[in-house]
Amino acid sequence: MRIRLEQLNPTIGDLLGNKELILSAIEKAEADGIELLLLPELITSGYPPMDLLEREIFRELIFEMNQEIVEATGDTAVVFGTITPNHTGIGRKCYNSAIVAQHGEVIKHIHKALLPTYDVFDDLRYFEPGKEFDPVVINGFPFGITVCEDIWFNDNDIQYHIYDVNPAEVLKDKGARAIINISASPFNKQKPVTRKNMLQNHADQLGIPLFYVNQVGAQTELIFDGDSLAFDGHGHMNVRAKRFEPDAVDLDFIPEKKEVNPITDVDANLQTPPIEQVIFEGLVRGVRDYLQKSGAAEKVLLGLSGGIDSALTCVVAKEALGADNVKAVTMPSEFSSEGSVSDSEKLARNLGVELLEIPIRDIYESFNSALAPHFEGTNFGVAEENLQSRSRGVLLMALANKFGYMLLNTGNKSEMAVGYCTLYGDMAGGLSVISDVYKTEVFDICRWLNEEYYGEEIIPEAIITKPPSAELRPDQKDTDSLPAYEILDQILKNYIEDQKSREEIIALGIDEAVVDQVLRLVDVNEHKRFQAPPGLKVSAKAFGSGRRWPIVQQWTGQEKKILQSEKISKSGR
Ligand SMILES: Nc1ncnc2c1ncn2[C@@H]1O[C@H](COP(=O)(O)OP(=O)(O)OC[C@H]2O[C@@H]([n+]3cccc(C(=O)O)c3)[C@H](O)[C@@H]2O)[C@@H](O)[C@H]1O
Ligand SMILES: Nc1ncnc2c1ncn2[C@@H]1O[C@H](COP(=O)(O)OP(=O)(O)OP(=O)(O)O)[C@@H](O)[C@H]1O
Ligand SMILES: NC(=O)CC[C@H](N)C(=O)O
Repeated sequence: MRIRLEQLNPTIGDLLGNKELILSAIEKAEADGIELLLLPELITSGYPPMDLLEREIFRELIFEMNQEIVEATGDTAVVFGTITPNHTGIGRKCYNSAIVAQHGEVIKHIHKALLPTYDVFDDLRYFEPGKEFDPVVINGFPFGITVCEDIWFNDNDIQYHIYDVNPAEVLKDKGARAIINISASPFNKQKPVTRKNMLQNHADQLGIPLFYVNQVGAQTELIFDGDSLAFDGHGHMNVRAKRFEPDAVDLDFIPEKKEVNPITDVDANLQTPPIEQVIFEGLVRGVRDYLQKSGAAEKVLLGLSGGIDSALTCVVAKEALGADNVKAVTMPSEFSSEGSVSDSEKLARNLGVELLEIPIRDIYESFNSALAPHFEGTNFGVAEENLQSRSRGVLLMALANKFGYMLLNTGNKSEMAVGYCTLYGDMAGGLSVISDVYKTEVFDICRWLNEEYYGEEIIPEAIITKPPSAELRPDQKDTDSLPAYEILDQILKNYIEDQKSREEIIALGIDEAVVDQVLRLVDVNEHKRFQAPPGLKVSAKAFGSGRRWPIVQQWTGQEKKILQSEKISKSGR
């Protein structure tokens, strides 16, 4: 049986555009003699449609679209993800379904049973869970069809084992001889490996082939990597689509032998590339799709400081949108190093990006003199530091308004975590490009870009080797206020992504006072992140919709220590 896995890049809410994508995929599959075409989860609406699903008209138009898609099918059987109505009158208004159609008729509706509600997912808010697991006969062969989370069952990395049924296993027990999974599974830097391993385990343990198709493209903070896969009945991965690009891969499925043989040349995609590459490619897709799909602007603007964060952001923007669509601005102050301007000039020249120079010395002085009578008798401090950052923010937003650019925010995850950034200053912007990338990863990616991606020094070496500095007061270094980034990032990863307690982090051999300082900074700076632009998610736990932390709260994380010392002092009395 000739099967095509087609990873499409839908836009949430663009029902006409998505329908066009689906209908042309069906037409092409027919023309190419494909017998079974697999399309991703919720491809009609784009995933995740969120509260659009609460609009009756939105649901109704998709139900109509389902009918048009079904009617467009011919000899090629098609499995596509969409919403279908819940007619029972009890529960939520719709299901998250796979429709199987051929010859203009529906063969079956399959409803997603396991509805994730952790991290960024909120399926149970909108969808009624499916409860039936029955194989579907397509072209004479019994397939078990599952929708995304339905298959996320045997993965050791899953934090929440909340389900009591393994749909793929039930389907096999009921006679399915291959499993299909249609997905909208967002990228994180571990996913190309964890997802592949998880699917491989299924194919291996069940002893039947598995076909997996995933959405591609970015939707606000989520980036979908595609990376559609197929495994034979022994768990060997034989087919792998491109990452971060729409792609269609064809395979020959020989049911008697449980064989899955690629027809499309997929060799180049089989290996998982280095983590720096997948993060970089994900960010490029994230920026490109944010601009194209939101219609916010065609061009972007950013402040180039001669530091590494704005350098990486500028490279991502250039690769996403082309040099002509990126404008950089250097805005030296009296505390800026010489390299701040000259390194920015070198980088902009290497990338072919236009660089404007707008010094902020006079603006800063003007603020200072206006405030002087009120600040009299006080020392230079954070207020004066932040004035520089805010002056830059005002200038950047003025340029954005005047010329229709969208400002890119350049803050990294380490700084966002501890609040080392200025409200209404360098926190300005429409999209945070690297807010889920730790500072140590920013360095790794920049080195990888020069060594592997470009094969030459596009990012000036000085930008990579200079000690990080906000340059807001004389001789300032980030390490004056923060631990070294290697230590900081280790603490942050353990705390944020691995959900470790203060005691567990201290047990790793990190100084207790440093751990307490960092955890405290993370917690008290939630108010800043709440006001930050949306950021592209590349880790298993990003700030944003997948991490909900109370802003007004009194938990310090030191309660265990405090309670213990109270117990000791009471027992001593
Ligand atoms: N819970 C809460 N809810 C709402 N607002 C809250 C709040 N807690 C404090 N605030 C407000 O937040 C204000 C403090 O925030 P903010 O004005 O941003 O200033 P702040 O966080 O005090 O200072 C910014 C720090 O970031 C450093 N920085 C700035 C710029 C760039 C970089 C870099 O390297 O990239 C580093 C800078 O050197 C300084 O140490 C307070 O004045 C207070 O009004
Ligand atoms: N002299 C400057 N000219 C232009 N933009 C600046 C300048 N200084 C800071 N910025 C902007 O503010 C952001 C925060 O910069 P800052 O130098 O304070 O710290 P950083 O987080 O280490 O960033 P970077 O590594 O880009 O320097 C920069 O990424 C840049 O966009
Ligand atoms: N759409 C979904 O059900 C996605 C959930 C799934 N665990 C994933 O990360 O891919």
